Amino acid sequence: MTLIKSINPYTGELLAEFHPLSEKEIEEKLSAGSVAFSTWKETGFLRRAELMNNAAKVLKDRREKYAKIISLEMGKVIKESLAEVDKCALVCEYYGEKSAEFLQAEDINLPEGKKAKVIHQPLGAILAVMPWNFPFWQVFRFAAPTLMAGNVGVLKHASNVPQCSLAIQEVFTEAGFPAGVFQSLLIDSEATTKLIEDDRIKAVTLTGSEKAGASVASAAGKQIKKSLLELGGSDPFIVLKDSDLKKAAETAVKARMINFGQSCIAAKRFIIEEDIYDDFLTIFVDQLSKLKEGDPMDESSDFACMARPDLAEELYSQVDKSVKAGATLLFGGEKPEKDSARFQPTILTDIPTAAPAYSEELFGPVATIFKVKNEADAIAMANDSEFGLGASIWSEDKEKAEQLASKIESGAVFINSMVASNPHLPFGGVKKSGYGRELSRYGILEFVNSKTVYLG
Ligand SMILES: O=CCCC(=O)O
Repeated sequence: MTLIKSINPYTGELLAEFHPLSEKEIEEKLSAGSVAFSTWKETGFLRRAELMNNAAKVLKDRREKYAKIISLEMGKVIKESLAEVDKCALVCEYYGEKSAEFLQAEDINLPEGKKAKVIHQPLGAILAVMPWNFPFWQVFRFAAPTLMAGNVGVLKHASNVPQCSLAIQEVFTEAGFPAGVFQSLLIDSEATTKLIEDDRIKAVTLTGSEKAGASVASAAGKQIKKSLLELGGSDPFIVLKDSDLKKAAETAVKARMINFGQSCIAAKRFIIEEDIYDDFLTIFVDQLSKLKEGDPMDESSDFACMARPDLAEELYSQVDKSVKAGATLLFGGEKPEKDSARFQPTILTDIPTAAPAYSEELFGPVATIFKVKNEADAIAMANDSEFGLGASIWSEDKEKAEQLASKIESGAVFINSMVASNPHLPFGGVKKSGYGRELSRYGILEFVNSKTVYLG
């Protein structure tokens, strides 16, 4: 049996090891989920909200403890881990407050004089297959709406963050949720497929790679179960010549370097109008050089390491192949040491279409910078990607920016701002970035039966 290991990627130290759950233990959890659902679905919004607010309180009271687990397990710098825990508390409070309103029955007056209603009812146990990059946030943005809607949640977390998975279980238990309403399962991907096949699992949501998404969605499809996929992105960050260039270039560095570049909505392709290209590059390089590398636990560190050595190796291989294909290495680009998760922030320019950096997602601190002649070329280049998650566009002409935003193939466009998830805004992608929406009212409606009741 392969143990699930918790390893500090900054030091390589083995922190803990866990036995994956046995078939019997998985069976017990599934049946606990079913029992819990039968009463949880009848529990009123007031009580559910009370418990969700308790969860927010547990997160706030133990923010240092949880942030430390995140940083130790996946290398995020502590200031970002603290912000992540805070955001989880926020999403619990948001859905605690808004769910009753979001799921209120809707009255429909029909032309023939009759009436109908739409009522939103929970489905049962929803499986969440979640990634390591925001190991708390990704789970809470699933769990808060899903549980508030009256469903129960089953978590299969990424195998490199088992301590985060257990800590999240602790939050819900400490908050007072009845046993079985939220359960973290330490299991492998084979057991995950079996879970999807189990009748007690009603739907599945996945945040992760295209490969994992295709596999989970096809397993769900075979069982005619709903899936929601939030996959990769190669978000464009378009800077037009009439933008506030300094602000745009400074934000561009933040947008690329958030979570050390390991975010689906990090800006990855910087598309700059030719008149301002050189000035943009100067500011971008200057800002990037100022970032401080250091221990993830040090509050002054801006970046530390990637989440695993193999991820650093894979990213380097994309950079190396791109340079061999003709891209210019403007900054960084050194090969990471063997078995090390550390990586130098890197900038590539003059990237030919055949280079991996042109078409593949670069899930780490590598910026690709493109020069374009005009706005039309900028939009064409932004859309020349199989991904469509987020996009950012910078111009002082807001009307024009809004018009251009409608031409971008993505789930979100942020004007004069970097892309960021927010409980109030729907979040999700088009093309190979996935389907379905998380957060806001759209997110809570994904896992309910919106039932028509015709009043004859
Ligand atoms: O990695 C994707 C999600 C990142 C976020 O919600 O901020």
